[in-house]
Amino acid sequence: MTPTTTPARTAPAAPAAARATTASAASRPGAPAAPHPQAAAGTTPRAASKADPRTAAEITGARSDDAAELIAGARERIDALDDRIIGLIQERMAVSAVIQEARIGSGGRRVNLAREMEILGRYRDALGKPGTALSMNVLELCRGRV
Ligand SMILES: O=C(O)C(=O)C[C@]1(C(=O)O)C=C[C@@H](O)C=C1
Repeated sequence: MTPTTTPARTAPAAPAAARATTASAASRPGAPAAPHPQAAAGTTPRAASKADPRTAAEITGARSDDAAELIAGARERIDALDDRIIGLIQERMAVSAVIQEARIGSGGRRVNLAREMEILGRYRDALGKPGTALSMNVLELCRGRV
């Protein structure tokens, strides 16, 4: 770990906003899943839409229309969840930048290892070993590489 006096990072422009295609009712938390329009194409064997010529089976890897429909709906929910996760990480980056700027502005260091150990422990307790790796990536996003 190398202490540095470089300014705290600021959050980049929101990439999640760039793919804000999930404003449908089905993307709201708790809303029923809407099947992907192509994956839910019933018995149509090919070219479910002009935009994407793949069949529902090709899109989802399913071998039945029922499975394709379920997978398509679940994927919509996952996309909505990922959008929220990305948004929360960006929010966290902005809050972290405020902390780091205050500390650096007061003459302190960008990094606070004791606090990082607390955070690693929280993620590890909640998610196990992969949680530790996740927390390290989150921290790198928030304070840069040390
Ligand atoms: O809590 C702090 O003191 C912060 O600076 C925030 C934060 C974080 O993103 O959680 C970032 C850098 C520090 O090394 C520790 C934690």
